[in-house]
Amino acid sequence: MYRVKEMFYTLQGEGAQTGRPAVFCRFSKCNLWNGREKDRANSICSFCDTDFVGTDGQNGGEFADAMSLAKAIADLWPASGGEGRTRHGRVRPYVVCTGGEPLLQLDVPLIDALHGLGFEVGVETNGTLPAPAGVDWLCVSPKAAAVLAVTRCDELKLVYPQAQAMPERFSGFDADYFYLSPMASPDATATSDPLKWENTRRAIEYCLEHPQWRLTLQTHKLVGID
Ligand SMILES: C[S@@+](CC[C@H](N)C(=O)[O-])C[C@H]1O[C@@H](n2cnc3c(N)ncnc32)[C@H](O)[C@@H]1O
Ligand SMILES: Nc1nc2[nH]cc(C(=O)O)c2c(=O)[nH]1
Ligand code: SF4
Ligand SMILES: [Mg+2]
Repeated sequence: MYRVKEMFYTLQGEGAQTGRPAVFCRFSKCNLWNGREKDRANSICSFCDTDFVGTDGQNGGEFADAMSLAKAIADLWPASGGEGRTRHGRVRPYVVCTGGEPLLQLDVPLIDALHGLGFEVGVETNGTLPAPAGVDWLCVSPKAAAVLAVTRCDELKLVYPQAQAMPERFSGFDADYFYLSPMASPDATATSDPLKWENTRRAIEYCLEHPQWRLTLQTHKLVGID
């Protein structure tokens, strides 16, 4: 049984895949916060901008097995199927498994079912749980002092600044890309978030001084698409 908060088709807003059309599958539950506001301050992760409690969101629900969830995801990909080509070949449909913490639920049967339907599988994780085999794009976003279980990733996307998780701790990690993502206020969706702009200024400064790191912005919030 898989528990999903919501699913929707949008553009990946963050990181190296920014701008890429994708179905987002937001799994319920997280291991670093229970999702209740009263417990936020005392949780390992205290700045989360996402509601991942329950299954009551758009296209959310309980899915009895891997194939029924994979089919529900495929149903959200545009029917035309006109993905086109690049010099690398046919463009494949893309799903981003997020949450909550997707690695509490994502398993090999679901990845296999998604691959069987032609999907490339991306994951957004806090990195504290091992990743199943077969993930095509792994994004790890470390939180506070939480110890990482994942040992390599495609992109390390660090929310900045975090007193207990500054970039120096991760600069030796086995990743292809290193991003700083300015911390936004948990409840802000608009562009007028003073905390975010102050943190953006600081992130820019850090990247300019440490060119291993690149800036990424939550572009879906900037353009208001989800
Ligand atoms: C809601 S999390 C879900 C996936 C996973 N639990 C994780 O933390 O990576 C999705 C992404 O949003 C980022 N995020 C959460 N709250 C944020 C905030 N207030 N400002 C900027 N990014 C945030 C996370 O770091 C992560 O990269
Ligand atoms: N458009 C869009 N891009 C995203 N990239 C990561 C997100 C997430 O919440 O995991 C996210 C999200 O919630 N929306
Ligand atoms: S940002 Fe990720 S790790 Fe932190 S509470 Fe939200 S879902 Fe959990
Ligand atoms: Mg988000």
